[in-house]
Amino acid sequence: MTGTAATRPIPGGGLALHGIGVSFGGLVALDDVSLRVPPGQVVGVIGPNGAGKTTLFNVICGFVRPVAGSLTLDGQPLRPRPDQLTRLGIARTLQGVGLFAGLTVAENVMAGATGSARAGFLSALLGLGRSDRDERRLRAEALDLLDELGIAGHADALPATLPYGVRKRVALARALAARPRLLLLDEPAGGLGVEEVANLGELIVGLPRRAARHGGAGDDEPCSVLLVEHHMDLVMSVCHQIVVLDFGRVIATGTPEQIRDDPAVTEAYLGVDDEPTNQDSPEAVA
Ligand SMILES: Nc1ncnc2c1ncn2[C@@H]1O[C@H](COP(=O)(O)OP(=O)(O)OP(=O)(O)O)[C@@H](O)[C@H]1O
Repeated sequence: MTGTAATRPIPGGGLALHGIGVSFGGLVALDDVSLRVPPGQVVGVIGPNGAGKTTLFNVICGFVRPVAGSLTLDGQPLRPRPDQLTRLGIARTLQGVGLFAGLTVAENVMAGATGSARAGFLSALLGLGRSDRDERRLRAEALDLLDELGIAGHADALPATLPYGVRKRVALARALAARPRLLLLDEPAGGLGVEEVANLGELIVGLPRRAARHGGAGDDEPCSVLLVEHHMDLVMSVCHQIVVLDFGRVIATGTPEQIRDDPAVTEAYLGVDDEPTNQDSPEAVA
């Protein structure tokens, strides 16, 4: 991975992408994409279908290796691997839910804290070097998180018995259990109703504050959030900054107000959709 003069590293803390390029065979999915997610900020990534949002998310998680550019975390080179994200203070929720079907809600959330527990929850499950004190602490923290997210009453339920919106919250609780300094949310509003999306918005706005209270991997550093999402109302209401992708390129970066008024953004959306819906159009936000 290399950086040209035009794509030199952006200074400052948090996560930064510098001139990222990804190709799938002859198809360029990301082209010279640079962005930064500063500590304590919620940064949204939007764009029409096929713009490269999921690919970008997969690069940050280490599922896709870029052919150009680089990543840094607090100015240090980052070569992400999915199995090492927790150690770096990065947690993610994926599209859909992805909970462990055989574990209760509380156990799912405890599993999210594995990387921060002295005797990991998985090793506890396997009976390896289990520490009762660690397990009690993990369970207490999991129950606190479930309480914060308003789903403590489901702690002992199996995921399959719960409504989709509750399962999405469990997935969020599991990600937060890792006490991340960077939380990656991949389409968290997918499949949710209007009221659930509004509640999710309130949750996301409070995430930087909440993670800081829990200490986070960066001690006093507030949590930052990268939100990849189609739901325009949600993105516009919770993000400090928005990055707009179209055909793998960044066509706009700015505050929600700047993005809403940017003709290039409107054109990108109108170019793929003659009748944009309230969820999909940047202009449709009150
Ligand atoms: N594994 C892959 N192999 C080949 N092409 C891929 C692969 N993953 C993505 N692409 C292509 O890369 C481009 C970007 O896809 P990506 O899924 O990142 O877009 P997106 O913005 O997330 O789209 P959507 O909003 O529909 O989820 C698309 O043209 C897609 O077909």
